[in-house]
Amino acid sequence: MALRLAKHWCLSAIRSPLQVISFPALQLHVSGTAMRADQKDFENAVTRVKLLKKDPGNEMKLKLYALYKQATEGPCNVPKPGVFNLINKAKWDAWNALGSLPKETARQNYVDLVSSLSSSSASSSQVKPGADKEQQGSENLVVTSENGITKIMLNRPTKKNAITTQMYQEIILALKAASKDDSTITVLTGNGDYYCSGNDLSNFTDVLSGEIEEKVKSIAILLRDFVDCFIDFPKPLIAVVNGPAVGISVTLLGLFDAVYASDRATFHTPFSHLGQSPEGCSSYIFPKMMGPAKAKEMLIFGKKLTAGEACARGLVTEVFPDSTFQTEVWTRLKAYSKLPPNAMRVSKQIIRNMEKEKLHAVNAEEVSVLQERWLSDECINAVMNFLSKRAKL
Ligand SMILES: CCCCCC/C=C/C(=O)SCCNC(=O)CCNC(=O)[C@H](O)C(C)(C)COP(=O)(O)OP(=O)(O)OC[C@H]1O[C@@H](n2cnc3c(N)ncnc32)[C@H](O)[C@@H]1OP(=O)(O)O
Repeated sequence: MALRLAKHWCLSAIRSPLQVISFPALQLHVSGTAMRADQKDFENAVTRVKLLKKDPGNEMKLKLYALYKQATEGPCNVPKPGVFNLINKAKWDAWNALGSLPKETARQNYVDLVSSLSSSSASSSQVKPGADKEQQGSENLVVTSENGITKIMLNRPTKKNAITTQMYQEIILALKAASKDDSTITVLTGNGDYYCSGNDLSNFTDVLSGEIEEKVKSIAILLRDFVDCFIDFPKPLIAVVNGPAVGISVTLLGLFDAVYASDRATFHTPFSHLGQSPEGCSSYIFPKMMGPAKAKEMLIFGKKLTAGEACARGLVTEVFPDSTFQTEVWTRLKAYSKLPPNAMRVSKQIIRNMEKEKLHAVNAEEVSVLQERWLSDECINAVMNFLSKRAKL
């Protein structure tokens, strides 16, 4: 079975130097070996490692691996791999060399090491607090802050703004920065004719043989962290849906405070077609929002909605003609950005706090179900069909 899966998933896998020793997997939430709340810095460091622009080299990756294992599992207690198992033996040696270093010290050392690496390979999408018309970000994610509005724009129009793993990480950082900057409201939008075509299905192709489960686990943790950021985002968060939206870009809308859509936009969650299941807390929010019958039509049967239908179901706040969409929406947003920021935050908080715990639990459950789905034949075949251009939605 494992071999068969490896064959499926490895179509485009190329063993790059970065992949020879994979970065420590983010096993915090999944394995439950570490308490989330106590380890924020550590978790952030684990996320930042994935964002390093430059390959830090195998020696550094071994150090990171060893500290990660020590911090999460304690001293090395697994059998030494055989001499011919070179990579695993090198990893084992690095971990074992840490002896009885306490978990807390390993955690701190890990955070320090990542900080030193990050300063020379700074993350791209952070907006400095107080920046006016500051523009940063990678090519695929453009973050600007102007007139009290931080705008996070998906910028991969040739790929319909499909979200790569790098973009998930950048959006997390952009949201964290926006939650602390001096803007009043935050906007997510897309560049080009699409708002977003959802998860980039090639996110699943760089899995190395023998490491499928680890890779799937790390994608699951990334997804969970990503959705957590939307649940916890403290300021008004507005989606400016400039065109069709697919998959996760639709489900997440339930966590926004306002959703403005062009009449060209459509809303499509083809999870069953893809052998997958709902995420973004939609399994909980959609039935509450539009009633179970309508929610199931979208989430189980993949019915694509027009903007008008999505508005009637409560998923969209207001629909605008495409010809005046940008002007009308941005005029509205500029006015909202001048409202007293603290009052808006407090109002959001009081509404969100009623549900926050539940939303985090739903997120965790959805991700855990998805993790199994990603290893299913149904999902593997659907993704392979898309990537080999045999299928489209
Ligand atoms: C850490 C995260 C974990 C995952 C979380 C779970 C998330 C789930 C989802 O989001 S499920 C939804 C996934 N999305 C899709 O299945 C959409 C797939 N795309 C399509 O069906 C079509 O491309 C389309 C209907 C969106 C647009 O069709 P069309 O107008 O005919 O354009 P093209 O198909 O020619 O697309 C142009 C170009 O973009 C590439 N592309 C589009 N969407 C994706 C995508 N989601 N992933 C990867 N690539 C995508 C498409 O292949 C074309 O590329 P090319 O020009 O051929 O190189």
